[in-house]
Amino acid sequence: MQLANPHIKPGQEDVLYHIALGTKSHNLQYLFHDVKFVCLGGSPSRMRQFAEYLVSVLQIEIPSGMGLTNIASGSDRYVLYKVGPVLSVSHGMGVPSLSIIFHEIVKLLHHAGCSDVTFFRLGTSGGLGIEPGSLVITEEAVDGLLRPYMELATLGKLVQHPSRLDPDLAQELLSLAQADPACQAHNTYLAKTMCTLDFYEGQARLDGAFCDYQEKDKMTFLKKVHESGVCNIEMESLCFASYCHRAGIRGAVVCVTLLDRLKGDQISTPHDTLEDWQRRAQNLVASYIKQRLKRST
Ligand SMILES: O=P(O)(O)O[C@@H]1C[C@H](O)[C@@H](CO)O1
Ligand SMILES: O=c1cc[nH]c(=O)[nH]1
Repeated sequence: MQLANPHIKPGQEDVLYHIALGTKSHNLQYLFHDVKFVCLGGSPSRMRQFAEYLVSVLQIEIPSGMGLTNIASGSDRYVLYKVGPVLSVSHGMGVPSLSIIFHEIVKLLHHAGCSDVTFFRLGTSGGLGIEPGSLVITEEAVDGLLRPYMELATLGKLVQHPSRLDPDLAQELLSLAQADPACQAHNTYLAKTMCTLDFYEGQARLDGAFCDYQEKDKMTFLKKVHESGVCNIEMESLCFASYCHRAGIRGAVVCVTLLDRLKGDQISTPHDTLEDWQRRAQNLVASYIKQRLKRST
């Protein structure tokens, strides 16, 4: 894992502040040299649950009495679990939060001497014109203006970073979902994902604390977005995709849809059902990882 940053020099201390790790305080190579997959998702408890699930799917031995340890517990910003060659990491909500953890995980992998690492975002989203509980594998991430790049204000100028994802990885995941009986209870789509800076007005909701538009304006916008090929809306794919592209990392975004935004704004499905749906993305990515590890042994 190479860094596209000449300011980070070998031998100099590098502090990964938000995950409470560092090159002087920890032997990163010893701890992380074997990492081949990084799975990111918004919620700390979802990523712990995913780590627990991986322990059973990949049949990883955890030393008795140890349990799974949150390696980033020295900071209360994110959680980080290691299950064999997989990291399960929370990224919080929205692009700024994902951006910070992405930088620090890429630096961690660089200092650890890792190579050929694949990244996944396992998320939730609002669907457009598809039944709730469906999975969407992102073909292309676009911003709230339907542009396929992340615009970042850097040194007082807007810099555009293309949000390209690996088409082969997305296709492999789709084929796996289509072949897997566990995935046949729901639909899986390969489509564009719109990434917004906000959950309420950014996603054309009428139920925020503020709203200066009407139902018909909302529907005109959402229909236009849907007609452009977007099947779901969330808040991190643009940054995830553009950083994967910048770092030369194979990456995929797999999100479950919690509702159909053409039919409403509120997520009123019972919590247990939402948890079941969230496991759909986890099952698909865990099956993919299991298959890849099997192929490499
Ligand atoms: O990974 P998660 O499920 O947190 O992602 C989506 C996008 C926002 O972060 C959040 C909004 O509810 O859910
Ligand atoms: O509608 C939704 C649901 C989950 N996450 C989002 O960003 N939007």
